Amino acid sequence: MTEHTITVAGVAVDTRHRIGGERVASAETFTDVSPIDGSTLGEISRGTPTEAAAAVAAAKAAFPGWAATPRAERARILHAIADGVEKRLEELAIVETNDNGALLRSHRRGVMPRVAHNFRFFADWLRTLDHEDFQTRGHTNHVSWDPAGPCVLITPWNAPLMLATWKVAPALAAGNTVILKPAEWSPLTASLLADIAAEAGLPAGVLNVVQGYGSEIGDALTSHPDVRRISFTGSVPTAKRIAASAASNLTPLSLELGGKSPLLVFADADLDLAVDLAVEQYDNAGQVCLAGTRLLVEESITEEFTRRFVEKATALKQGDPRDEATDIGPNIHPRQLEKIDGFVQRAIAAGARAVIGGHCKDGQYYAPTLLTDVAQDSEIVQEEVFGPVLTLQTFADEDEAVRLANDTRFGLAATVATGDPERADRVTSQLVAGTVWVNCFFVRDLQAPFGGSRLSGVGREGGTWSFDFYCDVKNTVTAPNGWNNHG
Ligand SMILES: NC(=O)C1=CN([C@@H]2O[C@H](COP(=O)(O)OP(=O)(O)OC[C@H]3O[C@@H](n4cnc5c(N)ncnc54)[C@H](O)[C@@H]3O)[C@@H](O)[C@H]2O)C=CC1
Ligand SMILES: O=C(O)/C=C/C=C(\O)C(=O)O
Repeated sequence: MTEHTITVAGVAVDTRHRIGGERVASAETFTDVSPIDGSTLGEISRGTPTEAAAAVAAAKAAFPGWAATPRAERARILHAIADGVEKRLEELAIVETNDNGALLRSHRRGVMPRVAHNFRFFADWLRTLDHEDFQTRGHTNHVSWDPAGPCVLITPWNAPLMLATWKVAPALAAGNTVILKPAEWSPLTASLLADIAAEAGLPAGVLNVVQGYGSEIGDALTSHPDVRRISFTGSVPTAKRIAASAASNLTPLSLELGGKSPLLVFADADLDLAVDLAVEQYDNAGQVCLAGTRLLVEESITEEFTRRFVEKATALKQGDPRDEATDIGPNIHPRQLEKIDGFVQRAIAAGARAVIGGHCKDGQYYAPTLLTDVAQDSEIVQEEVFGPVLTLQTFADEDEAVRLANDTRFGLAATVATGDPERADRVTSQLVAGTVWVNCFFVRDLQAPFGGSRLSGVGREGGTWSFDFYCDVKNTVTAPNGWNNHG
């Protein structure tokens, strides 16, 4: 324990950056507050461009060694990190819940196991990278996935460790070194991950963690000429700033951004299932990029759908996310809460009706809200709220459903509830979305492409898409008679 260690629910967390294998403190700190009750968790090192440059330098220095490490050894270390995550699963879960307010039961049973899985999956995927060579007029083509170099990974607060590790794991597996910049509202599990990685034998400088405000250290990271890849999950305005900054070196970017996804409920759907799917959109207090926040319901069933939805949604238990019985926890920050309420109050002022919710509860808890009487071109239908706020619109037929579904600037996900497989085919083929679910939601497989169209992002993550992004993919063509082509 040092003066830089805080204790969160009994778990010690180092509040300093991790750069080149060392803990490094900044002169200044920022305060990390728990959304559960507004209590201060600790003072966290507040990075400056100096620490950002040091982290890139450390990643650059460590790159040749890690890139040259045989794949099998890289995979072994990634599995050891997964072992470490599993060993400390309970600690990671409790720290994350205190830091970002998401449900402890979800962290224990779903999220943290997925963190470990992220490392195992990408370690194992390395084995699939070797493709058969192929011939062109007797010449041999050999495709290889060469590591690209230092990667800057900038991550959000809604699923901090989960979203960080599905970038960190493929970047490391591919032989790159990393500078991870966690969100300032939930920085703690990134620090624990740095410890776990070091204990697992990851060499110094391969995974660096720099904390702080994006507005203060972001540019120093994203405009750095030694950075070879930038991967970001977060908001559209920040993505545009990062893209502008990366443009100075044409650094390749992967952007996973917001959404305003539709959930289409046709009259032929299993209504109980459709209602379950709709209520599920309040998960993580609505702070999920994939959430189907626009309920589009066929006119003939709207009344019954709404009745059942209200019955189910009002039975959700909102409260302390550490309580096993809680279904919805707090929103991350007073600023986020203010933003959510601003959207809702402007919608109501413009004529929307709150069927349920429409207000804050105690502290940082926003009541699950359903708004009807909303216009298609209104702010509440077009902009990402990132809180437990759904809108309900009706449609007369399939064409109108598809038109409404596609009529936003986003294209991350869509969910379709229907009992007719042919309708499912027709509708899904017309939807603009990176992921479409039929009669299900949030079924995720790391080998599937994940990302969005339009303003929802650039590129895809997952399986082969992650490796293609984090590697310099190379084709080597060798002449038929090898070295003595002219001989
Ligand atoms: N797609 C998603 O999963 C997420 C979407 N959002 C959306 O963004 C809205 C605002 O949330 P914020 O926390 O402000 O998101 P944000 O996009 O500003 O923050 C995400 C990350 O970007 C970093 N960042 C901020 N400015 C930066 C810069 N100039 N250069 C480099 N990094 C920078 C932050 O420090 C954080 O680590 C939310 O209401 C929601 O609509 C937020 C988080 C996740
Ligand atoms: O858990 C997943 O597979 C995807 C989660 C994505 C988000 O929660 C997000 O980026 O908001």
